[in-house]
Amino acid sequence: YVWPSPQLDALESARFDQSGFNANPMSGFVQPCNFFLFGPNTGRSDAADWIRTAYHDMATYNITDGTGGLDASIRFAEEQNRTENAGDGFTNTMIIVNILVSRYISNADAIALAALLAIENCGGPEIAFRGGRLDAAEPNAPGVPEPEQDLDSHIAAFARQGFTQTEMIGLVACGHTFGGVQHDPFPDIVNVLNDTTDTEDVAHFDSTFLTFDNNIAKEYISGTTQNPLVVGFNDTTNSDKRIFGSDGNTTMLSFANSPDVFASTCADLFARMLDTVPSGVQLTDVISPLPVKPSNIEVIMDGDTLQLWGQLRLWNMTDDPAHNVIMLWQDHIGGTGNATLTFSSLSSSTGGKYSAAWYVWNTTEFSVLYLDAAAGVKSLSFIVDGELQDQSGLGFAIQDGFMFSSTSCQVETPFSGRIDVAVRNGVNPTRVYLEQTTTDSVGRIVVTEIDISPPSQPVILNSAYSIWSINVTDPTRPYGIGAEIEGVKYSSAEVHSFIVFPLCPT
Ligand code: HEM
Repeated sequence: YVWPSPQLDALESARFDQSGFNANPMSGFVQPCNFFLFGPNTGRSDAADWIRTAYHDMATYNITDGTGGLDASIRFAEEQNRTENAGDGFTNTMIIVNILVSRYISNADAIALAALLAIENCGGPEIAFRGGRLDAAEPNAPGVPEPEQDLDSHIAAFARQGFTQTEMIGLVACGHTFGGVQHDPFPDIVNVLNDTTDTEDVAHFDSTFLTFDNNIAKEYISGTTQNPLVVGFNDTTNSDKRIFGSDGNTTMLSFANSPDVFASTCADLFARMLDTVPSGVQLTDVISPLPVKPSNIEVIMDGDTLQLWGQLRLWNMTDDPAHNVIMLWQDHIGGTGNATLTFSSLSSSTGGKYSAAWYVWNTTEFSVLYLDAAAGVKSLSFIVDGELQDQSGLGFAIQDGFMFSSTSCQVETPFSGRIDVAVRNGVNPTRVYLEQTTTDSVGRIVVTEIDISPPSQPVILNSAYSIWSINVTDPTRPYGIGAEIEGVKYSSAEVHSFIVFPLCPT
């Protein structure tokens, strides 16, 4: 895709900046893979919770009428209270995935990303990721398989979800390479274990329950498995035994014989599981990492100076001091400028399979470039080790038609603030507004627009910009800025609450 695209930029970062500089904050909850936010030595892991949550959210899908699927309906108490969703893994997961939810990343995308991060960071294969899932407004019809059901109902349930019998065997084995069954929600399957390293009495599905590998199949085939759904004391709930054996062990044998076959089968099945969404939801293409990506770009007007903040990410590059990275910018009056960028930090992805090098505009801690306000900035391009990177001639467009002005300020009594928006003369927006991101009564993100009236008299800021102002009263609310220019809506990348601004001059 072409940068900038606010939604794809956000999804791409959440999916690929997994560890290190600018990392997705969620990764820290599955690194190391035995991490469990709700206490150590419980036998549990966030990773297992997240993968189970994605499956249970998806498992309501009905391929015939297109209802259900991965739409974050699992966040509703009504779904969590069903016996098919026994256990606290879903509440646990929703508490954490909420960190990722934004106007560009729905709860459902966050659930899918969480499962992907868990799998990729804990030994699993790379998963093709699409974004664009929408959050359900209400619970879906029940439909998650339960261990005491017979094989025919499981085959039927997976068929309803869009998976064949062979794919059912695969998906269950892929999921059950993580975690296990807890005594508390499943006392008829697991007894109290009296193990101080497993205080929630979890009987694990395989000996390497924290990571992805084919031991779930190897131990099953070799007859050494302790899987509580295969060799459990109650044969009625031995659903993995019935499912794994349902094709004469052909599929499980192929998994036991080849870690690669297991990993590639799971990569496909997990991706399909995450992409199972209600009909009408249009997912994006599979998101690939941008080779050269400006990140956290913000423009702020400070008097006569336009501040351009940000960093540059170079994909698949390591910290090699020989790299020569130059940023070029084009202004509105035919001028260009350039700066040599400085290496800052590394990040990595997919369990260390990929790394990225981050560059900053200058050597100071804050990566900011000071530009002439009148000239402004139209677009960026980069020369990396002598090669021009400009998105095939398009450049990396920078929007400097409207932005926060540093004249924005706060008033002590009554506690309130004034947000000043610098609007470039000649841009002539039909509307300029604050954007406020909140949630509706069912937890879906909504963006509210609060129009800023055009000033009755132009308020000159500098030779190229005028100020539009609005008073705001809630200090807890971060606001972004939006503008409609020639029928197209643009949003500022940055959001600010007025408390970051200095006191208004009296
Ligand atoms: C017939 C189908 C399935 C049945 C009957 C089933 C049953 C169960 C049961 C009873 C548990 C224990 C939950 C707990 O104690 O909290 C469990 C855990 C788990 N299941 Fe399944 N499952 C099925 C399919 C799947 C699939 C398709 C996946 C994912 C692809 C999956 C992923 C998981 C994971 C990761 C856990 C571990 C959770 C943890 O340790 O916190 N399951 N499953």
